[in-house]
Amino acid sequence: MRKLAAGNWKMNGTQAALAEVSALAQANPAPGCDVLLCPPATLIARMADLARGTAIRVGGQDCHAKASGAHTGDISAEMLVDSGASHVILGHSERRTDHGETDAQVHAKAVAAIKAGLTAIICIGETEAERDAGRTLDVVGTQLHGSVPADATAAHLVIAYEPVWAIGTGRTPTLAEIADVHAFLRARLTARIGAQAANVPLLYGGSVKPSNATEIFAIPHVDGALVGGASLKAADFGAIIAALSAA
Ligand SMILES: O=C(CO)COP(=O)(O)O
Repeated sequence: MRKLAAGNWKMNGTQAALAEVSALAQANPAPGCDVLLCPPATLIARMADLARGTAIRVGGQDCHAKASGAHTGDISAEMLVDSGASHVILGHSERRTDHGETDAQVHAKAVAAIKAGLTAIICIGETEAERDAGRTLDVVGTQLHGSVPADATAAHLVIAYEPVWAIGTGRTPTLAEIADVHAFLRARLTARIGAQAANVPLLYGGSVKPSNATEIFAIPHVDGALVGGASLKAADFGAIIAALSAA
């Protein structure tokens, strides 16, 4: 399958930050993997304009489950498509924490996103307390089962495993721990959506940097990364793209 380097800008970036997109496109005219940037909603349309004709694709960081209506402050999947987005991140741990999003809500958003033609990047991951209690596989298995629509097709689905305690902390699981979780997720995804699970990219996320990307991308069933802080600068994200292309 095609590998995916995805950047999540979170709540970072104003128009000035769009210079990084042009720099990234120039430095990586023909990357050996898919490249996606998910900026704040305010930048999606401008970024999509800038990225047209390059290898960079643009995604949202959330969408509402409904197509339109009285939902102040929300954005629908159709609106993301209209802005030039091809993907949307759903169920990121920051949304699960800040906005109380449940697996059922993430599932409903994923159904809406896929119906609108987007690829849903569904995020799952355990907290540090859950890992310490030996519940990692339980937790991510339950999240996966509850969040992923059973009829999702490989063309419109990406799973991102992001241990909550590894996000923005500079800490990561061991390579063996990531390997265990990704092998488990491939099996659970096969139970959920069938044989095409083999073609769904499984991304690792949480403190991915140029310095650790190569060893993480060598792990079986790691098909790319969802990158936060290191996706904000073209030089750092470009190095991660190069590591994935070489994997
Ligand atoms: O949450 C993340 C991506 O969605 C990971 O963030 P960091 O790469 O900054 O740890």
